[in-house]
Amino acid sequence: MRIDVVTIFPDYLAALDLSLVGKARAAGILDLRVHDLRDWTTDRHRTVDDTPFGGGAGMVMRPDVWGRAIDDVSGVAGAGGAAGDPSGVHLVVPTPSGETFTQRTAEALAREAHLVVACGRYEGIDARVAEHYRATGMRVSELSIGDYVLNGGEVAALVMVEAVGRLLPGVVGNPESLVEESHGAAGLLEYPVYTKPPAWGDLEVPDVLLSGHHARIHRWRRDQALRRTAARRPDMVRALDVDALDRHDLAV
Ligand SMILES: COC(=O)c1ccnc(N)c1
Repeated sequence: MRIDVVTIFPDYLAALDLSLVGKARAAGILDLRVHDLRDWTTDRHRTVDDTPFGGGAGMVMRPDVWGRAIDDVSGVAGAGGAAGDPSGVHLVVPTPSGETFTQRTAEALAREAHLVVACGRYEGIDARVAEHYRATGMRVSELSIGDYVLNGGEVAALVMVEAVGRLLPGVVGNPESLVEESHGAAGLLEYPVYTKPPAWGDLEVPDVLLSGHHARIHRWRRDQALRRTAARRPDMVRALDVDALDRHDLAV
């Protein structure tokens, strides 16, 4: 998979050189490229924004600068050769006004061949950018990582690239661990986990986990996951696909 991230703060994305995503890049599983939007400006001051039409506070990012950048990194511009096929690219725009980015979104994006992430700043990106690329046949997703506002899309891009990158085959050591984690295939929050020492002060590890009885351990973990989900995320319980849960249980 290739991911191009365009931002006016490329250094913000340096964290993606670390940990799992860093290993995925080194292994050639993830081709991640970070670009400075100002490389596509044409004026001496490398201007990327201007005042909003209709008035209001703050500044809006210009469509012409973003258009040149996205055309280039998506391959639509056809650098020197034939113009690329926009339907092979998925444009992701992190924004507080977007659809909620969830584990399901991450799973869908992890199946894409090429993502372009446009990190907006200020009051956002001119609305014609998303409109233009949708009209070319490019898939465009305006996505929010939660109900709060950030100063720019870069932090959201870090979240999304990590959530997507870790799902790529070969990135996480044991793919089975992806099934039982929170928001995984079971649709539950993960059960509580324990490790050595068996006794820590007056707190002990639940006996069932020391029993070596795998069926009982599995049932206990499933029960704990259901209880935790019901307590913390009743919305997830309502959406639970019990048949899929049973199928998962029976498969394990
Ligand atoms: C500027 O971008 C944001 O403030 C943002 C992006 C994605 N999700 C959010 N909740 C906020």
